[in-house]
Amino acid sequence: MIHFHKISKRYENGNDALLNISFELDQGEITFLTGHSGAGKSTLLKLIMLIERPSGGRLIVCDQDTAKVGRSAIPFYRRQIGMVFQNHQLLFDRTVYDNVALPLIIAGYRPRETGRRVRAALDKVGLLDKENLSPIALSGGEQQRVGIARAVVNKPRILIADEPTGNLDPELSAEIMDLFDQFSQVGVTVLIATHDLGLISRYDHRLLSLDSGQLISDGTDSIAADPHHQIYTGGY
Ligand SMILES: Nc1ncnc2c1ncn2[C@@H]1O[C@H](COP(=O)(O)OP(=O)(O)OP(=O)(O)O)[C@@H](O)[C@H]1O
Repeated sequence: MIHFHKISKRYENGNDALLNISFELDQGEITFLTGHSGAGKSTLLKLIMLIERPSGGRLIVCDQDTAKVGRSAIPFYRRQIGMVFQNHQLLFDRTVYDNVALPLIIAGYRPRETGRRVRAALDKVGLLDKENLSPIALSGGEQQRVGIARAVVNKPRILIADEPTGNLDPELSAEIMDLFDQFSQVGVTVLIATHDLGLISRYDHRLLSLDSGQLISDGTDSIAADPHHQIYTGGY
């Protein structure tokens, strides 16, 4: 679903943020991404979102060579990816419903289909009864669940979360992780960037660790074991 093949990223000022990174995430896999501040986590997520482009290597997402996704195709490309942020990035002058509906409105869905999908997403995160409230009236954990509903309302194939439990206590973090597990079980590939070693240790998920732009460990050693890797690398 996501294949980094010898990816490097050097910013214009000469900063090497990622160095020769290779790994592959399968459909429905749930993976943590960790590393010190400045290790390259955000850069890696930005490459998947096509907010930044690699300086070298090949990045395949949902069977698409991202180098071939031109600027005008980026909005369509991004519909395959849901994004969850630490600070939720919700609009407090809109209702919960409106916040979750936003990606569908941008994508041009009709009101009836929008309503159906928004309510399905809110039901999934247990917030159907809060649709008319402002997010400001919700707890931190509930706000994060609104953010998750908004991220999945488009039925993305990939869910990327950047410090999704940063402000939450362990109990609420577990609720958020349960939701991610449910999405992975229906085939969504989930990548969670986090500094939270406590969170990582409570789960048995694959762990990618970055250090100064290098991938220093991959919890499953799946790069060597994965037969697809041979197929992809053969042609590059
Ligand atoms: N736009 C940019 N221009 C130049 N250098 C950048 C840019 N963005 C990030 N960097 C540099 O790239 C390296 C990796 O940064 P990145 O933000 O990816 O790390 P991170 O692991 O996400 O850190 P944090 O956990 O603090 O968010 C750092 O040295 C950073 O200073």
